[in-house]
Amino acid sequence: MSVPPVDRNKKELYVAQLLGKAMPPHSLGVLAELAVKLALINPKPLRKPALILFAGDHGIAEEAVTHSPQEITWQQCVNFAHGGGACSLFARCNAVELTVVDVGVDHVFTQEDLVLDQKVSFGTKNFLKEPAMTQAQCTQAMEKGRILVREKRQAGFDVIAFGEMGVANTTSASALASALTGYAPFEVTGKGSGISEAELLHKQEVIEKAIARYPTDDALELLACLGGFELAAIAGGILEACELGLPVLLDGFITTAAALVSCALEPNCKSYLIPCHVSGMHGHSLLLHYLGLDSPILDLGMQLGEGTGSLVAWPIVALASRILPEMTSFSEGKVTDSTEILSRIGLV
Ligand SMILES: O=C(O)c1ccc[n+]([C@@H]2O[C@H](COP(=O)([O-])O)[C@@H](O)[C@H]2O)c1
Ligand SMILES: Cc1cc2nc[nH]c2cc1C
Repeated sequence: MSVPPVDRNKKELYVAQLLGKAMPPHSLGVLAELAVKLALINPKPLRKPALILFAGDHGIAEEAVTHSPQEITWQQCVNFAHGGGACSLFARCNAVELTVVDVGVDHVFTQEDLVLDQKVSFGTKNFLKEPAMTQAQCTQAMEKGRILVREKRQAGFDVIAFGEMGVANTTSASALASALTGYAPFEVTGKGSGISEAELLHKQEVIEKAIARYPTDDALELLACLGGFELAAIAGGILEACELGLPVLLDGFITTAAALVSCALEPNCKSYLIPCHVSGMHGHSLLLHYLGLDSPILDLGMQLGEGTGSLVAWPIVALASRILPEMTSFSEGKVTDSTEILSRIGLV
C-alpha cells in the first residue's frame, strides 16, 4: 500500500466554507489553516486520540553524548505506564489513551510493569563502530509500529500521536536527521537532556565521524545504521497511519527525525503530519522547515519528548477539527455577511 495524496481540489471549497462562517475573514489565524489541513485528511471532527510511546536504548550512549544513566529508559517506561510521567499526566488530563511500548529497551520488564512487550532487541549497537541495527531488525521495528497503529485504528482511534523514551536518542535522531537532510551536524544537534558546550562539540564530532561511516542516501539504510528501535517503530507507525488516512500529531525533535524517514519513503506523508510544537532542542525548527511544516501550533520551549508537545496541542487540534463541520455560516446564523462589504472595499 502507499500513502494516498489528499484531495487538494477540495482546498478551495474548505477555504470558501471558512470565509462563509459567521466571523470576520482570517480571524482564526493558524487555527483556520489547521482546520483546512485537517478537513483535507478527514472532514469529520476528531474525537478519539491515541498516543503510542515507543522506547529503546542506544549503544551510542557509551560515547559520552549524554549524562543520563541508561537505566532511566526502563525506569521511566514503568513510571509512565503507572501514570507518573509528564506524558501520563497530560494524557490523562486531555483524555488521550497512552500505550507504553518496549521495542528495544535493555531490560526485561515484568507483567506488573504494564509496558507492552514488542521487543526487537536489548538496545542498538554503538553506531560509531558498527550499524545500530541490522536491516532485518529495523524492518521488524517498523512493522511493530505499523501493527500497533492498525490496532488503534480498528479500536476506533481517529488520530495518532507518537512519543518516545530513550537515553541518548537525541544523538541518533541528530545523526539521522543530518544524514537525511544534508544539514551539517552542528545545525541539527543540540544538548538533549543536558550537556555542557564542550560536550556538545564532542557530540557533534561523534555524529560527524559516524555519518562518514555510512555513505548512502537510502533512508532505510540510514535508519538501520544510525537510528534506534523506537525511531524505526515511529517511522513505520507514521507510514501506516498516513496510509490509513489518519492525521498524525507530530511531537518534538526525535519524532520529527523519524518522520523524515517516513517522508523520504512516502512524500505524501507530509499532508498528514500536524506539527504540534517546536521543541526547544536546537535544529528542530530547521527540520520542520525541511518538511514544509512551518507553522507549529505551540512554541513553549518544551523539549521533553514522550509525546508531551502533541498532548498539549491536542485540545487545539480537536477544536480546529470542529470549525468546518460545526460552526454556522452567516446565512445559517442569520447574520449579515460582512465579507461582502469587506470584499467591496477590497479587504478580502
Ligand atoms: O523531543 C524532543 O524535542 C526532545 C529533545 C531533547 C530531549 N528529549 C528526550 O531526552 C531523551 C534523550 O536525551 P539524551 O540527551 O540522552 O539524548 C529522550 O528520552 C527524549 O525523549 C526529547
Ligand atoms: C529523567 C528523564 C525523563 C525523560 N523523558 C523523556 N526523556 C527523558 C530523559 C530523562 C533523563
